[in-house]
Amino acid sequence: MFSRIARPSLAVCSSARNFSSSSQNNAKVAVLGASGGIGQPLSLLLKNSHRVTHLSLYDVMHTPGVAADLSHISTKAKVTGHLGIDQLADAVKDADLILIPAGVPRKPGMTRDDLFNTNAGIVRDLCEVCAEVCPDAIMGIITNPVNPTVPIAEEVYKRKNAFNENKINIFGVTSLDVVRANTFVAELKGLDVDKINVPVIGGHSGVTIIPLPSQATPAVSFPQEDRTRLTERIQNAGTEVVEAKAGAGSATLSMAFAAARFAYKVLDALNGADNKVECAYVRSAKTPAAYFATPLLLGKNGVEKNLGIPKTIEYEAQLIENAMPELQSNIKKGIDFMSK
Ligand SMILES: NC(=O)C1=CN([C@@H]2O[C@H](COP(=O)(O)OP(=O)(O)OC[C@H]3O[C@@H](n4cnc5c(N)ncnc54)[C@H](O)[C@@H]3O)[C@@H](O)[C@H]2O)C=CC1
Ligand SMILES: O=C([O-])CC(=O)C(=O)O
Repeated sequence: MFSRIARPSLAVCSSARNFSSSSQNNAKVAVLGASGGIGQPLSLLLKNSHRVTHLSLYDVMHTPGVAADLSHISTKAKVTGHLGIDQLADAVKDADLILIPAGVPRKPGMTRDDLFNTNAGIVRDLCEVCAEVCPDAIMGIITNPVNPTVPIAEEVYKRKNAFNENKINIFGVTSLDVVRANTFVAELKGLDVDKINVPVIGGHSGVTIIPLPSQATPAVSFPQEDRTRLTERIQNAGTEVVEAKAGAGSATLSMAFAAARFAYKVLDALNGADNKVECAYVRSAKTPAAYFATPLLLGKNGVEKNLGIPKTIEYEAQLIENAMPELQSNIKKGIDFMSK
C-alpha cells in the first residue's frame, strides 16, 4: 500500500519542478494536514481556483483517497497525494505556497495553549523538511496555538541555515479573525459584507485578538457597550464554535474559507498584483512583541511592506497594551521549546 502510493507521487513531483514560478496561473500549493477538517475543504477551494496548477496534499493518513476524490474535479490543478514523512519532501518540493493545518484541534474546556504539547512538535517536524527543501516558499501556519507555532517555524529555519533576516515568508494565518469581524460588523450595521474590511491585529488567542472596528472601511461607529460586546465576540468566536461542535472539533469550514482568502491574496501578489493587503501574524519590528499581526502589503517575496499598527481609539490602544504580556509569553514559549 505504502510503496504503491510513493511511486506516483515521486513521478508527478519530478515534473512538478516546472510548476514552480511566480505566476498565479502556474503555482504549486502544498497543504500539510490535507485530510483533516480544515485540510479537506481548503483543498477543495484551492482545487477550484484558477491560480493553482499543482495541488499537493500531504498528511499522515487518507491522502490517497482525498487526492483521488479531488482529482476528478474538472478544474486545471493537478492533484498529488503524499502519505507519511518519507513523502513530505516530494510534497513540498518546488512549492510556491505551503499551508499547514496539521495538528489536533480543541475540545470544549480547552484553550489553544493546551494544544501546544502536541502541535509544537508537529509544526517543528514539518518545518524541518520545508527548510531543507523549499526555504523560499511562502508558508501559512494555521496550526494552533499560532502565537508560538510561528516563532517555532522561524527557529527551525534558523537552525537549518534557511532563515533570511531580510525576508518574511512565514505567516501565521489570522484571516479567520478578519472574516469574523467583517461578518459580525456587517450583521450589526446592515452592511454588504463583501464591501466591509475590519482590521484585526495582535495574535490569535483570547485577548491577543485585537479587532479595530474604529478603522473599518466603510467607517462604522458604535456606542462603547456595543463595541465591547463586539470585541469580546470576535475574541471568543473560536470557543463559540468549539462549544457548538460539542467535542467534534473546532472551526473547519470558516477556517478553510479564511485560509483560501489568504492563499488567493498571496498567489495574486506572487503574480505581481498590486495592493494585496492582508492582516497576518509575522515577525515584526513594529511592536514590543517580536511577532504581531498587522496589515501587510504582500509581494513576490512574502511581506513587501509591514503597514504597522493602524490608528486606534483609546479603547483599542488599551486592548493592545493588555495583550502584550500574554503574547510575549506565548512567543517565549515557542522559542524556549526550540532551545531545549
Ligand atoms: N489559525 C486559525 O485561525 C485556526 C486554526 N485551527 C487549528 O488548525 C489545526 C487543525 O484543525 P482541524 O483540521 O480541525 O483538525 P483535524 O484533526 O480535523 O485535522 C488535522 C489533520 O492533521 C493531520 N496531522 C496530524 N499530525 C500530522 C503530521 N505530523 N503531519 C501531517 N499531518 C498531520 C491529521 O492526520 C489530520 O488529518 C488545529 O490545530 C486547530 O486548532 C483551527 C481553526 C482556526
Ligand atoms: O478556537 C479554536 O480552537 C480554533 C481557532 O483558532 C478559531 O476558530 O479561531
